[in-house]
Amino acid sequence: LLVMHKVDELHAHLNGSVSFSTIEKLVARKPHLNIEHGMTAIRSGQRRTLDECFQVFKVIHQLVDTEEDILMVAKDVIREFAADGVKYLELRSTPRKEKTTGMTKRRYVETVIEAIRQCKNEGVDIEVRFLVAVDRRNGAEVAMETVKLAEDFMLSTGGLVVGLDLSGDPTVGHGRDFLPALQKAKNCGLKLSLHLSEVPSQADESELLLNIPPDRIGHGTFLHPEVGGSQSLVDKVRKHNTPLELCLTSNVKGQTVSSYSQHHFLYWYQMGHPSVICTDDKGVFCTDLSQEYQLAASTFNLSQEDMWTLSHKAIDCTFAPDLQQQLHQKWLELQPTLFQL
Ligand SMILES: CNc1ncnc2c1ncn2[C@@H]1O[C@H](COP(=O)(O)O)[C@@H](O)[C@H]1O
Ligand SMILES: [Zn+2]
Repeated sequence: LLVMHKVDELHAHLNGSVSFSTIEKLVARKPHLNIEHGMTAIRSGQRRTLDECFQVFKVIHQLVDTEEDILMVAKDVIREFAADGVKYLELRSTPRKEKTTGMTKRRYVETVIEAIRQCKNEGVDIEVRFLVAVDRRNGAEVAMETVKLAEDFMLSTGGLVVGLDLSGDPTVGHGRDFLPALQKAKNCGLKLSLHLSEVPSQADESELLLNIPPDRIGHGTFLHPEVGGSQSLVDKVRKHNTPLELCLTSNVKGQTVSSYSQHHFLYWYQMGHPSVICTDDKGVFCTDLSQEYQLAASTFNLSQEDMWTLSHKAIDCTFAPDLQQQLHQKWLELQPTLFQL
């Protein structure tokens, strides 16, 4: 196995990234829920419909419903990305309120921030930034509240909160309902990463959302004309040079892409468009960033050098311009270790 040269992970949902060992600790805390590991992850060779994937998140959310849980989960996830060699991580998560445990959305975000700070103090070798996520299922009003929350935290955390994510079941709701909230987020300086055309037949919605325009696109599986998107969508993405966050295992296991070789990575990569390899939900889809790099390399016959270049270009796509120089330096320092293989 080659050591894959990766520096940053830009698309990772906190509760989708919970590893097997952390799930075990959570299950031990809540034996009454009777949750087994098969309910929280999709193993190799297995596939689920995207709909079934969203059922998996519901199970994980039952397991992660107190501040203590969030703190443990966030710290474990950060340590795991660091152990995989990731130097810069953008985590995203949907603030949740839990009546039964007294957790509020504000405490939720504060706890994730606390986890980031604790990891830093403990010397974990990774820089972490946070994107506050809007779940489409919760509608426009909650989206607007979430933007206010994100703005407050952007100002109070000294730049640890860098952006806003739009995610959740793509078949629920319509992007037009979120335009005012997204526009407000952009105007107050939050970077936008939007899940776009993750499922077919969303060309109208994608058209609207691309007009904002977002700073990055999650998936974009069905943007190009060959899969039911349109040239006009592609032109918009290219005009703004908007990077795509591409998650191979997630799309194949969630069955929106029929096989690895059919993944739209190739379409955008061949065009020279900024494309960043990401995990999406490393826990649920049983993967890590090294494995995703490995998959891209083997599926599309990319050389070690191609992969270096890919990981190098990803640095320019982060939402932390203040760290880019430092990350370029890390990338250069990592390079010689690969020649020893
Ligand atoms: C598989 N493709 C996907 N498409 C859209 N949204 C997804 C997703 N994977 C994860 N999420 C979003 O992330 C939440 C879990 O993490 P957090 O509780 O926020 O940390 C899910 O509930 C969903 O809203
Ligand atoms: Zn995602």
